[in-house]
This record gives sequence, structure tokens and C-alpha cells, in this order.
Amino acid sequence: MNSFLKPVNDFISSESTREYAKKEFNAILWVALITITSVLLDKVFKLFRLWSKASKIPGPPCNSFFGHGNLGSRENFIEFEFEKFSEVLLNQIDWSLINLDLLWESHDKYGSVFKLWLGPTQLLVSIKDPTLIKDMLLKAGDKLPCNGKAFRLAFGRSSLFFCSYDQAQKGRESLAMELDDKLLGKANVISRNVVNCIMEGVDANMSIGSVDCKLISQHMAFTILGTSLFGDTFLAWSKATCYEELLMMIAKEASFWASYRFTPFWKWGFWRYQSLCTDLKCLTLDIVQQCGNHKLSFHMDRNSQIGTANDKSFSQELGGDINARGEPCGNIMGLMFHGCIATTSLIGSILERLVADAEIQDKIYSEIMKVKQGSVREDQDVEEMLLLLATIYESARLLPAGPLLQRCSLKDDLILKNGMLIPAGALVVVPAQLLQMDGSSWGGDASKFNPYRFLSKAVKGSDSVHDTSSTEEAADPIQCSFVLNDPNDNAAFLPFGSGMRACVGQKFVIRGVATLFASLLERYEVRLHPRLGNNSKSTTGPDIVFVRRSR
Ligand code: HEM
Repeated sequence: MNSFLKPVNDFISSESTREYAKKEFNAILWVALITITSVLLDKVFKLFRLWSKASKIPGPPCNSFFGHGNLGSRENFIEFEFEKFSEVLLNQIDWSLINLDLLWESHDKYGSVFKLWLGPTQLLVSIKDPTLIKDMLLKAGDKLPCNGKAFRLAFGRSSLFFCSYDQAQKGRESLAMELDDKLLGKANVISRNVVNCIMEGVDANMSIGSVDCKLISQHMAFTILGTSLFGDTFLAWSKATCYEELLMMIAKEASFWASYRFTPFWKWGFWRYQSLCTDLKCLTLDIVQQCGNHKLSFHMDRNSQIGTANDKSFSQELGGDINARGEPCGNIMGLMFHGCIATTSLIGSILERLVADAEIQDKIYSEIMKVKQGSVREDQDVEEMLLLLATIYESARLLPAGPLLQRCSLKDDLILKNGMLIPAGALVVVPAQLLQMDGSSWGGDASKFNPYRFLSKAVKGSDSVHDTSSTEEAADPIQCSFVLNDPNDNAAFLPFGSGMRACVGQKFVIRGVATLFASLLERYEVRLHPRLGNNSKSTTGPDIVFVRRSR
């Protein structure tokens, strides 16, 4: 054995072998050193490029290496959308508006585009000019994934909302196709069954007395969304109430847990929150399976190969194939969350404005009755209810949800219409909420509720159409008929975003909510609870009553 190992030992201990090993080791060290140096140089080069490109954008001078801490932390800015959506339910102190105001004030000082350094490598660019905003939203298709921490913690990875355009494209197209089918297929995007189910809920609530505006809006939104994604199976699903409660509990806590810089694994509360999220996932899988089986039994033969993508239940498709990279059902939970919270907010906003403006409510009722008279169908012909649609647009314009739109171009620099260059990777934000109340885009009554701003008057016997933003002028419906303006014609109308990542649900939600309100107002008058009057200081929105109309 020893005689066999001897030549090997001699070889290892020989001078030339040691020399060779030393050289090899040195070579490896050199390669490592060169690689690290080139990576570092590349980073430094990119940093200088970012600094030099950003230097042409106006903005406050940055004295600190860590950026403009005094104008709000990075988290404050990037969690806006989520924070604000949750706030709508929580009704917390509106601290984010303080930052928004600062942002707005900075625009007054530095012009329609200005920059802020959130850190040495993190650049924020804010745009206020509506034309430049439209242009930017058409060109910048990405969203920074790091901004969706709250979404990710709650629902896992998803290929919608906080990701690059390439990742979101397939999911967006599939969702848009499905919603377009619903829009084209029927006069009403939400079925009679859904409306009846919601009305039964309202009836049941009225037998108790007044209802909380936020709670009733939430339930309406949840039912519309659930039935749109899972079909009418959702109405018979025994766990629907539990699902709604879980979703809202998660909405309340999500931004809190996401606000930790390091995920707080050491906190018991975090694990309790995670178990809520797991329960939500299990319930989502349950309803996806139920609606899948339902669809399969009615529309396709489970054993046949014919039923491919087109025949698949929409929720199965979104939750499964498209989301193969992510968490099962991540997209569906994200959609339920976003859709429910935003739609709750819109419905709540419409209800609050209707109780505050009895005259508009009466006019909408007359309009509904006028349209109904000529129609033998049980469905609501909402396309003809122009004042109702204008009221929805106007409520969306004044909606406090989603005050900040955010975009990014991850690969290429953005060149705006005015020639200004925004470097790739910069977080571009639009203070949409303030823009929607800005007098220069909406006139002197920008902060007031005036649905007529979305209607033009077509004078009988002539082809001319003219603006009716003055309520008094518009109050005479006998002399003229109205034409509904496309709200997106005004570049400052951004409740659903715009451009490459605009809300996929916009048309659907407007038609759905219009159908719901047409049925609701046909049967009920919505009033503020008499005991509370106009001085209601309820923390969850005013208490309202639905008073049945006598026919
Ligand atoms: C009143 C209700 C709603 C409001 C106010 C609203 C608003 C928004 C906003 C502001 C955005 C970001 C747009 C942008 O960055 O340009 C968005 C994105 C989105 N919305 Fe909505 N939304 C509503 C309801 C819905 C509904 C009902 C659905 C679907 C059923 C939906 C699906 C989506 C999707 C999929 C995205 C993200 C698209 C992407 O990541 O590319 N939304 N929504």
C-alpha cells in the first residue's frame, strides 16, 4: 500500500507541483479580483450615468447622501397606493396627504417635472403636467417590484400589479378579454341574480334600521367582484362571508407588516397575520375548484382535449397557467383585493354624494324611469342613463383612493414630449388625486361635485354640442338632450390610471356599478340617517337609510 502511495506523495511534495498550485491559486485570485472590480466599476459607472442624466431634471438640492429624508421616507412614497387603499377602510389619519401636499408645493417651485433623491441610487421624478403625464404613462410600462411588498407578503408573487410590463402583459390580456366578453355579451355586466342578491341584503339591513355606508359598499363591491371572477357559483358559496371578512382583515394589516424594513419573523403577530393569508389562499383554492367544476360540468367534457385555454374557467386560468411563476391564486387574490377595495371606495363615494345632493338623486331617478318606460326588458339599459354615468365618473374623479400613480421604465430611458430625459430605473410618480381637483384642468368648481361637467348639451334640431358644466344651465332637460363626454378626453382624469398599465377593470366596473345603482335607485331613495343629519362624525362613513319608493 505504502509503495503504491509513495509516487503520489512525492508528486504532491515536489517543488514544481507546489509552484503550480500557487500559480493556479493566484490566477483564481486575479480572476476574482478582476470580476469584482469590473462589477464595482460597472456599478459606479451606472451611478455616475444616473447622476449626470438626473442632473438635468430640476429639483431641490440634495445635501444629504441619503436623499430628501425630510420630504417623506421612501416607504412613505412607494406604499402610497396600498396604504391609501387600506386607509379607505381603516379611516386612519391621512398622513400620506402631508407628503402629497409637499410634492404639490415642490411643483409650484420647480415646475411640472421635478426630481427627488430618495437615496444615492434611488431617484423619484414627479410629473404634474397632464399632457406630459399621458405621454409618460403611454411610454413607461413597468412597475418596480420592490414597491409591492405589502401585496407580496399577503398574496405571494403575482404577475399583475407590481412587476414589469413583460410579466404583466399576458395576465392583462387574458383579464381584458374576459371582461370584454362580459361587456359585449350582455346588456348588463352583472346578472339579475347578483342584483337581486344585493337587494335582498339591502332589504335585510333595512329591517334592522340604518346601514353603515362603508360596510354596505364593501358588501356590494365584494359580491360584484366575486361573481365576476367566479361566476354565479359564488352566490351559493357557503364560505363567502368568511372570505369577505378575511380579505378585509388582511387589508387592514397588510401595510403595517410591510412597513418593516426586515420581515419581522420574530413577532408573534406576524405569524398570526401569515396564517390569515394562508386561510385566504385555501378559501381561494376552494372557490376556484368549485367554480371550475361547475363550469366543467356545464361547458366542457372533463376528459376531452377540446376544452383548452378558451374553455377554461377564467379564474382557473389566472390562478394557474399564467401565474405558473408565482404563488397559486396570487393573481386572483390580488384582483379580489384591488377590485374590492377600489370598488368599495367608488360605491361609497357615490352613495355619500347622492345623500348630500337630493336634487341629483331625484334627476337620476327620473332618468331611470324614463329609460325604463320605453324598455320591455327587465335588464337596466344603463348606456342611456347619462346622468347616472356622469355621476359615477364625477364620484370617481373626487375619489380619494389611489392618490399616487407610479411607473418606471426598467430598461430604457424615457424621453418626454418636452424633450426631458428620465433615466431608466427612476420611480416616476403622478399626484393623481391632486391633479383631479386642480382648477387649471377642471375649472373654478374643481373641488365641487358637479356631474354635469361630463355632459354636453345637444340642442334639439341642431348638430351642435356644447359644454354644460354649469348646473343651472343643465337643469332643463326638456330643451335639450345630453351627450356623455368620454372622461378620458381630459388628460387630468386618472382614477383608473392611463396608458400601458391602466386599470383593466375600468369599463367593466363603471357598467357594473351603473347597473347596480339603476336597480337600487329604482327601488329606494338613499338618505342620511335622520338622527345623524349632516353633522355625522362616524369614523366608518355616514349611516344611511334606504327608503323604499312607492310606485
Ligand atoms: C372603482 C374601481 C377601480 C379603480 C378606481 C381602479 C383603479 C386602478 C388604478 C389606479 C390602477 C393603476 C393604473 C395605472 O398605474 O395606470 C389599476 C390597476 C389595475 N386594475 Fe383597477 N381599479 C378598479 C377596479 C378594478 C377591477 C374591478 C378590476 C378587475 C376585475 C381591476 C383590475 C386592475 C388590474 C388588473 C390592474 C393592474 C394592471 C397592471 O398591473 O398592469 N380594477 N386600477
